[in-house]
Amino acid sequence: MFEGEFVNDTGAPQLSWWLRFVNVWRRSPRVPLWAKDRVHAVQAMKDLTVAVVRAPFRFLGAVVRGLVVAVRWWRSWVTVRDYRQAAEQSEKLADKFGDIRALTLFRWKVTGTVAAVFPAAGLVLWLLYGTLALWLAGMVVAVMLAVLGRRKDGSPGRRPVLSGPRTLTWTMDSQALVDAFRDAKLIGKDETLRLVHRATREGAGWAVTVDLPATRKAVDVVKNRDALASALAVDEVQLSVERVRGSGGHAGRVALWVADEDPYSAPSVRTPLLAVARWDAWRPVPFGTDARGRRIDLPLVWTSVLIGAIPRQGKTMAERLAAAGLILDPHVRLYVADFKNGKDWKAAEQVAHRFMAGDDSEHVLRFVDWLVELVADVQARYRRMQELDDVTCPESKVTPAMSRDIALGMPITALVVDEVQIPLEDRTPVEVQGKKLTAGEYCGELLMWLAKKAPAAGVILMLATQRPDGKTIPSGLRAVLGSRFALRVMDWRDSNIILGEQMNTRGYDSSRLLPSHKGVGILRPDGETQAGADVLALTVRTFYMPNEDWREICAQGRALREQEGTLSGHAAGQTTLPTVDRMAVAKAISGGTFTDAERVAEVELPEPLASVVDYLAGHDGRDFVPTAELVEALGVEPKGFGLDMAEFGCRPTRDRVPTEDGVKQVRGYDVADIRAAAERARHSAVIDAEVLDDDR
Ligand SMILES: Nc1ncnc2c1ncn2[C@@H]1O[C@H](COP(=O)(O)OP(=O)(O)OP(=O)(O)O)[C@@H](O)[C@H]1O
Repeated sequence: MFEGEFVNDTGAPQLSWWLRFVNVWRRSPRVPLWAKDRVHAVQAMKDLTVAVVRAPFRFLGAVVRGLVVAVRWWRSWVTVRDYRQAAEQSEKLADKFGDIRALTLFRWKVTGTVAAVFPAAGLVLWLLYGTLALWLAGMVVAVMLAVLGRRKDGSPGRRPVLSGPRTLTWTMDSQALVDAFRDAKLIGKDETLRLVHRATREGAGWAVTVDLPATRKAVDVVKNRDALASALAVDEVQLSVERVRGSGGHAGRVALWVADEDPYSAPSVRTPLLAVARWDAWRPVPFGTDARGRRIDLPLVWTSVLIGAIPRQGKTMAERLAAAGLILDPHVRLYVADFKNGKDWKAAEQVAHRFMAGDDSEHVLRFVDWLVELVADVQARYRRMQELDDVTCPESKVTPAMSRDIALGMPITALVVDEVQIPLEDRTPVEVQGKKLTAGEYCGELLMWLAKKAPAAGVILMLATQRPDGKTIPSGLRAVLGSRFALRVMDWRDSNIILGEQMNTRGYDSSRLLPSHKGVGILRPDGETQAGADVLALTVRTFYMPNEDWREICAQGRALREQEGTLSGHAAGQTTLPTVDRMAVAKAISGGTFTDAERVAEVELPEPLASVVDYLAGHDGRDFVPTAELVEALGVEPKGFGLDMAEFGCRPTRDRVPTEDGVKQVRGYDVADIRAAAERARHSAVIDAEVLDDDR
């Protein structure tokens, strides 16, 4: 029971009648959108002007169509077509031939009479009332023809076969948009859309928000963006489709934006970091722009990043952009390993705590030492965090204040690796705790451990690779890298390896990006971006940061570190690595994630998830599986099965599937959801096992 009393809040200002009127006006569903805000009012004015300018042409078009319709009707009437067809069908044409001929003759006579009467009537009008009467009569006939020829659904012969370019007709005529959705099979023949607002100009394109009919899902529109782009006659890079989420949105609300031209044909924007003297690593770093030109920032702290692409697509540029934000924060410590061994990272040498460029075994072994050093650092951070009071360190996570406190020694530390496949594929033998393995395997295990445990302790991994295949980047490592950025790759499998399982079936496939679109990729962020916290992934074009800008940023980073007294390691002229307890590190790794990949793969899934996954393994290439099919195949009780699946986070949805009685809408599960649930279950089983190990 709550106890309390109402307090008459006399202090609150009373709303004036005007404000109240404005509130009611804005909220009323009866007041049209154009009367509520300026953008829509301006758009409505533009639409009206266009409509007025087009009106004479549309009228003329309607009159011509009316004339065609009238002439067609007259021809079928004068040739007695209906009677003739009926006779043909009943195979009595020969019997009726005489009748038809007589009727045709009669109708020709009527036509001749009318043809004679009309000019005569015109002549009489002209003689009696002058040319004005003739004009008026002509107008009446024209209006009648225009009414006859107006565009109407279902009027055969009224739609011109060649309707001209389809592009952008939908901005004028919402019916064209509905037709496009129907053509793309996103809505049914009898279904229609509700326009949340009319097409409005936004940036260099047109935006419109629509509500799909009940039971249709916005995610399906996102997934089938290509079909919609084709129906709207635009290139798919010009079409951006987003689900509207949050309080103003729902599962069936879609925001479309169609660019006037390829949004990536214009030159890239230069990084805004050039204009700032300093950046705070805790703030998401300016990374690029989306198709509409909105800035997209990438949150970096407490996460790790994987960037993948085929060569020359802008990987290094993307990685340098993320690193630039960290360089401009003097409290950030940087480890830069450039296995590409080019000029790209050279400037970072002046700010990096550890720096190396090269691709030999010697470099790989040095990299292993760095990783060992970082693992030891992370362990020491966790130990020290336990000793800190709750005000300084409320949970086992580094806070902004802690990361800037030089005495605590827990600065945000970023390990930036370009061409990470080189150390991961290295076959130099190393011995760890008496066990022989390759340097590549050891790197994989150390990186996996770091990706899992280090972000909370303030250590970020930023890995870029040219070869995003499953063999090079162990799946256990990929699974724990929070943010992914996939530039163009060769096929959808590689794209899925970077972005996550089944992402292509959800409409995110970076192999479909164009080779000319350098720096354009699909970003799957870990955390909130400008596009909203719930956005799964978005296409981003990275900012442009040529070498001179990069050098300028690095020089600024050095100046800031000198000012703050945070220059250390390689940049401060030290070259030796501090000694670390290798044994302790090796032990930590083997106790924790030494064989994580195998452990994850070996985990036995709980029922009924295990049977469902087994069943799906035999039915590859499906996006959706009906509940009834699963219930029958597994021989389970439907209600209990639904409850069990819900416990794993799998909620049933509806989709259309072909059945014996035609296409039907049935309940079932998205295969992507089931796979994600299986992955979650496996990882949580491994983590539970680790916690048990740690407790022992
Ligand atoms: N956002 C961008 N806008 C315009 N051009 C870009 C952008 N990003 C990268 N580029 C151009 O793409 C080319 C390749 O870039 P980058 O060197 O970063 O690619 P990479 O994938 O790292 O290549 P490699 O595989 O050789 O390491 C460069 O010429 C760069 O100027």
